[in-house]
Amino acid sequence: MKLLPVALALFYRQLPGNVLEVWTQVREDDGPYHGLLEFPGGKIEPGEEPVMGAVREVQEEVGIEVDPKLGRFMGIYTNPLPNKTILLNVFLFPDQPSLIGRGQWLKVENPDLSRPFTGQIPSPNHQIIDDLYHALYDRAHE
Ligand SMILES: Nc1nc2c([nH]c(=O)n2[C@@H]2O[C@H](COP(=O)(O)OP(=O)(O)OP(=O)(O)O)[C@@H](O)[C@H]2O)c(=O)[nH]1
Repeated sequence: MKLLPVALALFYRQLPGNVLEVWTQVREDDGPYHGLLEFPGGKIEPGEEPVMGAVREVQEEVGIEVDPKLGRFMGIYTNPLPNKTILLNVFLFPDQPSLIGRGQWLKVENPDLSRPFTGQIPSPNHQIIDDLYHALYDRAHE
């Protein structure tokens, strides 16, 4: 089985009342994920530091520069497909002023978390978003 490492940049911000917002953009290509709201990201190149892959994809897809030092590794999530398994290396980034006017902020609130976005986001992203919400707001993590 083939393992395909991908880097994702998850820009997020916290609003009052235990609200999380995550930044997404519409996928424009004409593959099976066309039209989904996704995090900037793509395949990590051979020899590339994963966080640099996230920063490069942000530059290519969003057109903004971000400092790799701002990226915090959140974890690796898997997306098992019939012919390969995608390893999503997720990096958290703080909201950037240069994102203003671009993409969409998805509002994540208890108790539904990412559920309202079913069908609008890639399925592995539900776990990523919900884990981030819990890490930020569950009392056990404070
Ligand atoms: N960009 C992106 N990819 C995601 C997300 N969630 C998720 O499961 N994926 C999966 O991760 C893989 C990323 O590959 P990609 O096709 O965007 O990578 P790329 O830009 O380097 O590829 P390309 O050169 O073929 O355009 C896809 O299979 C995609 O479905 C997400 O939030 N953002």
